[in-house]
Amino acid sequence: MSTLLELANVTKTFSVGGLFDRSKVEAVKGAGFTLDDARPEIFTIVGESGSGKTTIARMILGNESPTSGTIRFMGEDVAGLRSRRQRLAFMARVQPIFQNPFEAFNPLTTLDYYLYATARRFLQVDKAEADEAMDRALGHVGLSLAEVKGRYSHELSGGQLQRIAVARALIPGPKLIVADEPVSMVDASLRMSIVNLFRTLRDELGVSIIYITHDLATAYYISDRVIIMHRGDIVEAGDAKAVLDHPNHAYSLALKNAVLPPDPVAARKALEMRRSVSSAA
Ligand SMILES: Nc1ncnc2c1ncn2[C@@H]1O[C@H](COP(=O)(O)OP(=O)(O)OP(=O)(O)O)[C@@H](O)[C@H]1O
Repeated sequence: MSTLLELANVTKTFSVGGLFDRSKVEAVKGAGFTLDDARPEIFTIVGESGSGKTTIARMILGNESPTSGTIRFMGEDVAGLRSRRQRLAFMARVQPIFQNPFEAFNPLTTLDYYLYATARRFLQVDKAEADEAMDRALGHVGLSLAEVKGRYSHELSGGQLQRIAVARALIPGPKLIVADEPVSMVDASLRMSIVNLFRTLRDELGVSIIYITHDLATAYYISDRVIIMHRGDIVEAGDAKAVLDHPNHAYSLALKNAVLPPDPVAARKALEMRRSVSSAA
């Protein structure tokens, strides 16, 4: 098996407070998992606020270094990528999608400009080739350059903007997309269409997705594998349906009971039973 991404015993500790009340926050404690290059997948990190999800994402993206342990992308230590050329090559392969598409795009800049800047930065192409790359990337998210050209972020919905953010991420031809809470600012009615896009990217482009969320409903629907984080620890990991259907850890169970919608078949049966009891009374 060739490894796309490997986290080995990764820890991140932050020092917080002032000179006299300094303390340490262990944001991530000994995290480990591997993504296989030959088997693109949607790998989901679930956990409540403060459990360490974003810290893991930032370390995978190379925006934060582990305190200990290593993160390797295609065999290379991410923390060791120093030169501009190495960083650029890595960033082309590992692209982020952020939570808030309204913040990701400056309201005074047209959206196609962002796409163009990304194409120029990573592909070193001329205007015509950049347009082609932009149109192709937009095509993967159900849009076209003609639809997006000259538009500003305030003219579009959160869902449309997040599609454009996905298209922007696709331009350099990534192998991995790290999407940190990508649907939490999107209307509930559009969330599934965004996570469905991830499935298309996995199946049609062979892109792996690290999907970070506290939304168990989309996690259950879309994920191949899942890890559940609690206070910096990975408390559960494995096949998504197996973990989310039959959680072992008390925290995962509490999370599932609190968030997952009830089983509709069981709910209907319970309702019918209640009706038959009250009509018999
Ligand atoms: N730069 C930092 N300095 C100090 N503490 C930090 C820093 N970044 C994160 N933390 C702390 O690390 C812990 C994990 O934070 P993290 O943002 O990774 O959690 P999360 O699961 O992504 O939460 P959320 O869903 O709210 O984004 C929290 O206690 C947080 O306060």
